[in-house]
Amino acid sequence: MAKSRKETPLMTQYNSIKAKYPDALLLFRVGDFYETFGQDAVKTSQILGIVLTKRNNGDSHTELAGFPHHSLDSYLPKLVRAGLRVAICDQLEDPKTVKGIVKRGVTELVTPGVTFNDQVLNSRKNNFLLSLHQEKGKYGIALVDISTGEFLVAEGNLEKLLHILHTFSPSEIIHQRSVPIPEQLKTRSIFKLEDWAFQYPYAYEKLTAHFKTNSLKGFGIEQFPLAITAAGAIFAYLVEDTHHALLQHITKIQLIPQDDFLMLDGFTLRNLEILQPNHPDGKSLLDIIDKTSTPMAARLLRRRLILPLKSVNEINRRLNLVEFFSREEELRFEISELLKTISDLERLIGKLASEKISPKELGYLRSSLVSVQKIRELLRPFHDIPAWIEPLHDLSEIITFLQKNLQEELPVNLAKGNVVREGVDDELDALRNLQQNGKNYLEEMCARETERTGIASLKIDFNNVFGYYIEVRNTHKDKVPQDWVRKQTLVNAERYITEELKNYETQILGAEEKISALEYSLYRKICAQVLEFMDDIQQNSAIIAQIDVALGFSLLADNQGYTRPVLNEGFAIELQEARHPIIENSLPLGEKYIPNDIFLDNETQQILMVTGPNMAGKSAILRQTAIVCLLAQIGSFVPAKHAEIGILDRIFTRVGASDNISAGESTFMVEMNEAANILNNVTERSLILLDEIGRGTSTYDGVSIAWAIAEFLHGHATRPKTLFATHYHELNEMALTFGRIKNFHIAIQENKGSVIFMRKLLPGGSEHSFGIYVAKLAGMPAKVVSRAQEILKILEASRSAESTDKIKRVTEKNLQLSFFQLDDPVLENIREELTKIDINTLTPIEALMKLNAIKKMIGG
Ligand SMILES: Nc1ncnc2c1ncn2[C@@H]1O[C@H](COP(=O)(O)OP(=O)(O)OP(=O)(O)O)[C@@H](O)[C@H]1O
Repeated sequence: MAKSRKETPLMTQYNSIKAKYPDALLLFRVGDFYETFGQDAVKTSQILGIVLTKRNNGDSHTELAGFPHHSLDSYLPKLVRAGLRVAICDQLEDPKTVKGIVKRGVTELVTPGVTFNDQVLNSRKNNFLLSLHQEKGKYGIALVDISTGEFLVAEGNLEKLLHILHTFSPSEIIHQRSVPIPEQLKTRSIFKLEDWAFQYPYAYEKLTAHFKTNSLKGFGIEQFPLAITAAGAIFAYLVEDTHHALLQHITKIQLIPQDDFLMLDGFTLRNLEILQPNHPDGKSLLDIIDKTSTPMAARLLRRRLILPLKSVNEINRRLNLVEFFSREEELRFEISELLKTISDLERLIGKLASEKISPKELGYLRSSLVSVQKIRELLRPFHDIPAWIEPLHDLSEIITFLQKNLQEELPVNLAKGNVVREGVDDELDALRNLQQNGKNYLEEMCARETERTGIASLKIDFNNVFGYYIEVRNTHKDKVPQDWVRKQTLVNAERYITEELKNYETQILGAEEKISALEYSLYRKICAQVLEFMDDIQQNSAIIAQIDVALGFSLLADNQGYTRPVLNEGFAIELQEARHPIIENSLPLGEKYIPNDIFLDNETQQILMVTGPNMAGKSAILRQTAIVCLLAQIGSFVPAKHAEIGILDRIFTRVGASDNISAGESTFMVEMNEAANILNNVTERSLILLDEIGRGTSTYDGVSIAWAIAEFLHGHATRPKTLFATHYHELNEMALTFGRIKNFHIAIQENKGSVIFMRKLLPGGSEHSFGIYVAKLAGMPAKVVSRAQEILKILEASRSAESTDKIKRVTEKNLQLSFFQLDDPVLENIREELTKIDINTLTPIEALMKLNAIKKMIGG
């Protein structure tokens, strides 16, 4: 048995609290410091770069690392960003009033997905906590951003779950301890909750109690029990585990609709560089199009970008607003100046509700509301606006209230005081008066007493031992009046106190404490009053975000020459002079992006087989087509001279041999997995980009797979629109046989062994890849380049023209490969039977009987 060890009482208290938070790093308040012990101390010192020391603990030692309590704001984010959950343990009593050990307890658990801390949060990004509940292969999902109050739920299969993961990128996931978590989620920050947190009745009760409703019908989620269960676990986690009980800013729970959005999978998001560039110094699509001023709008834009709409009407409502701002330039200028003065209303309300708002922040809320009010006034004369967005609420009442109650300049720290305005509270005014006028009062008293006693050298002063006193030099001792009480005798002087001075002292010394207690309670009252307007402020914040996004889009359109797209319910994509928004912004000075036209539909031109030399711009064409459609469906103008787009419901992109070594899978395997996923999920409104699919294996395998995929997509009942970039010129043969496959190439000009890239997409296939030329451009040794040219010549000569002919023959055969060409004798009989039938005289009954006879022939 281990020898029992002696601990100090402080460490015993520490250990008992730490035992309740084994997964968290415990910041233990001791006096003016937050201390960490043992393994927590080792981690803390490494992450924060602070000194690791040892502390005596009874008959042993433990590691210790600590920092002053006022450094919490700067150190906490570093710990949380390092992926740690941090429990903040505070002193729950005033040490001065307690004998022995102070009572301590955890007052907040900050985790990657649950925080209000501005240093941990990114203002242009939501910070979601995802709760996952699973039953029989179905998932209930709930997401909360506690900093903004957004609360979303969904229910569905694994694909839906993965889509939500890619879309909302939660910082933390909670799930039921006893249920295994899907493989795809394992790399995330995960916290396991006990089974009781994932019970439907508990969840239902918690949610209805929070929203003060009888049922969840009003939120449209009643029929999603798994989602409700997941949402209930969020409450358990927030309230029980992380001590966030003040959640009144979460005012609704919203269903993420199943079918309202264009689906973009994780690969497509990455490949099109929608949120993140593929190179560290590159730009994402979001970087290019984000011209918003407010953090709420930045977050809304991000959300819209990954959840593009499918409703033509909804998209047009958004486009109308963009067009409106492009038309009304003067108004746009005035509003955009005001938007710059609006703070993060959504997060300020979150802080207000959770009682974490500082006076300075409340001041920001006030000035933001003033700007919102001005925008409201500016928009009022425009009668079209209400058809596109909800009108802004009138908040003049709460603005006036805040102006009347709060000082102009406000401190960060409430304890600094001077938060509440004069005239709000009589007692506060009197106390402040006393504090400020104390000096005058003493001077006045001093003058009065001098006159009364005739002691010219009389002075009034203060020390910490005796408080206020009147000092009289010994020479004037005899003039001291009866009512003065002697306090102290010095060598040359005597010190006295009077009734009046004593009263003054009690008042002035208590005033400071009273002022701060009064200000504290008045501040809480002011906050509570603002909270009464929470719904309207939250709604205004959401409307401002929409205005800001639309206004930003109109600025973008004007700066970059974008035009309003035409959306329709058809199946064609017709783009004139379309451009790639990211590439056109990253070209070297003086180089111009060359626009291109694209036409795709389900009837005549379903698959474009795009060939062209390396570096010609094939990928650019593919991606710009998808990006233009995507921008149109989020309600933005687009980089094209004209765009008509039949609504898309999915964009798939796959790039051959994308490097995925870090995931430990064969690159080719990944490529095939992803291609298989496309083939199994296409719809008639899908747009598919296949960029050199098949190149991850040998040429023959690659050509065969690429050919078979193109053939499959062409033959698929949904006829998904596809852009196929390839170096396999053999694929150009397909257009001869498959009517909706069209060949295009990207033009180049050859001039005495060098190549000029024209960047123009033209009809017809191309002959060469110019890979060797590109290798030469890249600085490959001349010897290697010339040898490669020799080998290419030999290979091209030996590549029998027969091979492509063969594919053609097989294809043609496949196409005609019908019932009647099979050699089976039974089928031969059927053929005979069928040819004997005279359709013109056959009655329906006879037809049925014939069919039955034929069925019998094949044993049916
Ligand atoms: N239309 C265009 N106008 C101007 N520059 C362009 C255009 N298209 C592409 N480029 C430039 O050419 C570069 C190469 O384009 P891209 O990657 O699309 O070529 P690719 O044909 O797919 O090449 P590879 O076959 O080697 O993958 C781009 O990074 C861009 O700088």
